[in-house]
Amino acid sequence: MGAGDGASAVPTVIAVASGKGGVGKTSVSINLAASLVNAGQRTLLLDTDMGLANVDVMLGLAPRFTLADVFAGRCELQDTILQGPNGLLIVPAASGKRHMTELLPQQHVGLVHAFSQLEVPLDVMVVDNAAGIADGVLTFCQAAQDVVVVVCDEPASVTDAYALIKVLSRERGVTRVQVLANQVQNPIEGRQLFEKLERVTSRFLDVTLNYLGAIPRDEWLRRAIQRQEAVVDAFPSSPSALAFRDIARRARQWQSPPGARGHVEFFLERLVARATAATSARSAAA
Ligand SMILES: Nc1ncnc2c1ncn2[C@@H]1O[C@H](COP(=O)(O)OP(=O)(O)OP(=O)(O)O)[C@@H](O)[C@H]1O
Repeated sequence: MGAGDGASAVPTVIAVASGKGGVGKTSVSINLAASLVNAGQRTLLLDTDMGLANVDVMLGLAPRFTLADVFAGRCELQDTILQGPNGLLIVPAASGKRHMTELLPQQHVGLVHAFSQLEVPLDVMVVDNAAGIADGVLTFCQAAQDVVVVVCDEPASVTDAYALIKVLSRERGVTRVQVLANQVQNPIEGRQLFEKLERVTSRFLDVTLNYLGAIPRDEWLRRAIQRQEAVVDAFPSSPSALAFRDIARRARQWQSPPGARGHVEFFLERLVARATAATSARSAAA
């Protein structure tokens, strides 16, 4: 993860996805991002769910511009950035814009590249994806260094998570996925969910699953949503807040997988530009 060493550092990008909707993906994105900010990481939360955007609603923010305005040419990406709790930066999507869910593949890639040009010092970016396995979800997951797949104890959640991991692995070259069990009754349930998913993926797919942990089903999290706050800020000693802090701590220790996966990687251009600059500086000094 970015070492907090200035604007030139290349941020780590974590994509949060789920396959099935309603499992708690946005709650996970918000609370993971908020925990990272609280741990001193300069963090940006990107909402890419154009159909049902709700990061801004869940945090009680009133965006002036959204990603929809960027695509319509009404503003630059930089103009959409909102200040959230404790300095968390947020790029909101646009709620209820049905046509925005049907962005062209090159527009998704364009957005990934636009982030590489962003002159905002960041250590980490968390990308909250739409449910499902649409092209945009796959592109944003492919472009991230790590993908967190959120599952809960429902058959459809596990089968849809498998379907997502399958296309990410077979079509997008993703080799490592972090699994987060949400709304569990106890830690054993979380572990069992992971094992269920791992049994099928290890048989049929060439992808490594890591168990990131579990977030308990927690009434405090619902109350935090009603207050339009992250549970880690509203109720920091609640069971879900403690679990989110633990998961953020573990996420900060991830090492980026070696090598870029392809032409769509968030901040890759910055990385390449830095490497080129370093090479030219060395040859000038020689
Ligand atoms: N750990 C939890 N404990 C209790 N309730 C939870 C938990 N996680 C999520 N929920 C409940 O599930 C609802 C859906 O959560 P959230 O909006 O984060 O899901 P989502 O997967 O992002 O949904 P969508 O696919 O519609 O964007 C929340 O409003 C909340 O009531």
